[in-house]
Amino acid sequence: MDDWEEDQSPVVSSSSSFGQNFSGGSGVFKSFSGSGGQQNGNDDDEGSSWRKPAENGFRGRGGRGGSRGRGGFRNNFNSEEEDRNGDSEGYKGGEGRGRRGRGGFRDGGEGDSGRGRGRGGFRGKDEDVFSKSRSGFDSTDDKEDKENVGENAGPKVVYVPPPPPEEESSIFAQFATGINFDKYDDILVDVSGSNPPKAIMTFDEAGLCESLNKNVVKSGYTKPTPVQKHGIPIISAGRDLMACAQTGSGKTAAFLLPILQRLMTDGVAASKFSEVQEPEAIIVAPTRELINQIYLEARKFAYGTCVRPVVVYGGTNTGYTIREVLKGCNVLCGTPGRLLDIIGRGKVGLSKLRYLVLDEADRMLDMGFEPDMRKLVASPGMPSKEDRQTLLFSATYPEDIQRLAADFLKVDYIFLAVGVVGGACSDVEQSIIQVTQFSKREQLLELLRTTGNERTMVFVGTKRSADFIATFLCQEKIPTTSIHGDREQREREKALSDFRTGQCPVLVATSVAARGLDIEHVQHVVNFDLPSSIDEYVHRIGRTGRCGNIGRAVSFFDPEPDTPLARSLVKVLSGAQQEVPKWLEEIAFSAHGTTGFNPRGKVFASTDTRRGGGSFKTEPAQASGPSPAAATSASAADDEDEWE
Ligand SMILES: Nc1ncnc2c1ncn2[C@@H]1O[C@H](COP(=O)(O)OP(=O)(O)OP(=O)(O)O)[C@@H](O)[C@H]1O
Repeated sequence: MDDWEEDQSPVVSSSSSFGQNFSGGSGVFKSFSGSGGQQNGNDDDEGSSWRKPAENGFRGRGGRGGSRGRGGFRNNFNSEEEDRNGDSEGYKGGEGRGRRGRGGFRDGGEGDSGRGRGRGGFRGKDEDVFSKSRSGFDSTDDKEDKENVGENAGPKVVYVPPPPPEEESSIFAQFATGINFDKYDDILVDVSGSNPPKAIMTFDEAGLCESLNKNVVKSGYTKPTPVQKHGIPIISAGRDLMACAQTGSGKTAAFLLPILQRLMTDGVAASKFSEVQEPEAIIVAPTRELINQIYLEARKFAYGTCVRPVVVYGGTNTGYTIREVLKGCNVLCGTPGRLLDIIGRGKVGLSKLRYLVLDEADRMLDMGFEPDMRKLVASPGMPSKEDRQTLLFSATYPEDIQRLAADFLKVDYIFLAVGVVGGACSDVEQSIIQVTQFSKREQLLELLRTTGNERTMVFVGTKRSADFIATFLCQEKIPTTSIHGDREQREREKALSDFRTGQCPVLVATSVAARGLDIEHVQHVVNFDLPSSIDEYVHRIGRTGRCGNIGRAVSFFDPEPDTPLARSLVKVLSGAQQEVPKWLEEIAFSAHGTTGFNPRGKVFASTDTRRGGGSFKTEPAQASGPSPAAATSASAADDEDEWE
């Protein structure tokens, strides 16, 4: 078993009566109540608070097995000797017998970046960032997912999530559009592929049936966003689609509405009595919270109709999941591991499947998830790509992933690019602050003191950093909660809920919360640790500035680990018309020399890869305004070079 696999201890949420569990391999560590520490909001109901992490702050109970060895914690809050890869001993002590011997948990406080720089390759023992991921995304979720559902996967997961809201007011709770919502209409749209259907301008033109239309109105949608204007008719026309549109611009409804419309037109009805459910649509997303959010959207749009969406994801009780599926299922939303498990158990058949949707498609097809996606499309009964409609959505599409995605799509799929592929949302004001590792914590504090109760997501590089920073902020009387892959599912959901309601206005998160999450009123994103990939950065800052609202993203740039990101950061900043600090340009310049580096020059050449000398011929049938690709075709080769 790989190191990282060992790190994924099962998430068990049955009986813990304490708050934050640190389950990093060597048993489960409790954080005990501390003296005078700010109660951690997400653990309120558990009667636990954060322990003051000074001195020997965290004390664990050792534990058995696991990978991290000697349980217990010793906290090296300010140690300068810490290993940036998280290999040295920080939290330690106890007597665990983990394979890694004496490592124990290490939390280096400010000294802990815990974030190796390479793409791929194991990045440190406690790395949150999944080693196999090209995107630097935390894929631990689904690993946990799989481990939890296996027959011999350790303690049984008994967590049953609370039922979704039944009152209409909650189901249709709206995310208010912001002042820049109408500016979406000015974004350049590029549609490539043969004979793309004509875009719609209004929801009326989408030809939605009455109940669906009613639900769209109740959701507060008055006009479609560009990805919906183009995506809905493309999907309704039965075409495969690879769609790229900026974060927060309504991709979810772009695929849900035409799918639900088709299912309603055809009058599907899920049978409650069947031992095997045969959904017409499967939607896959990389994290539990995101798939649950998509499910809630599907449920909202399908409200009062015969179409029944169901969600399945890891960290929850399998029996419960199966019972939910067997109540009837037309639209099955799932994380890959749990989905494959349910299919493997014969509870879900695929013979009626018409739609396969990969949300965060570039993530679903990168090295972390690609094998699962291949397994999914090779599952018994899965219609071939010619006999199903496959829809891929994301805000970022590295070109290699685009090429790979073609394996899942019909040859004549349509590529839809709203704005710059991989570009950041221009409603997010981005600033980059040069820091040293040891000043980050104080700077974060200062920042959060100026933002007051405004909702802020703080992204860090590792799970233990997330715990550590959350603890620190709680002690500083800033109500904070945290979400990461080592927290129990119940805790993760509670953390998100506390953040959504504003009970805890600060959420410290690993990359597990970087993609897709749509939380109203998030005004700030802080990259306490910058991610290793620029796509990850784009997704993280996209948690704010959604749906035409304005947001702010502040990133701490520590030249030591972050220099490799400088160049693409400059590109993203200038692509979103943001100010580029001189020092950052200089770092980018000196890091890569002068060849081909034109930081202020347009543009992201990443667009439909079929244009790049392949067999595909561009048919600019529907470019609203000049296409980003066409606009820069002369410099495309140069620009391509500028991508990492
Ligand atoms: N036409 C519309 N009118 C009003 N609000 C909308 C419309 N379309 C979507 N929204 C709202 O905008 C928000 C963002 O939508 P969504 O989560 O689908 O974005 P996304 O493009 O998938 O973002 P990400 O790339 O981060 O996953 C949601 O709250 C959604 O309900």
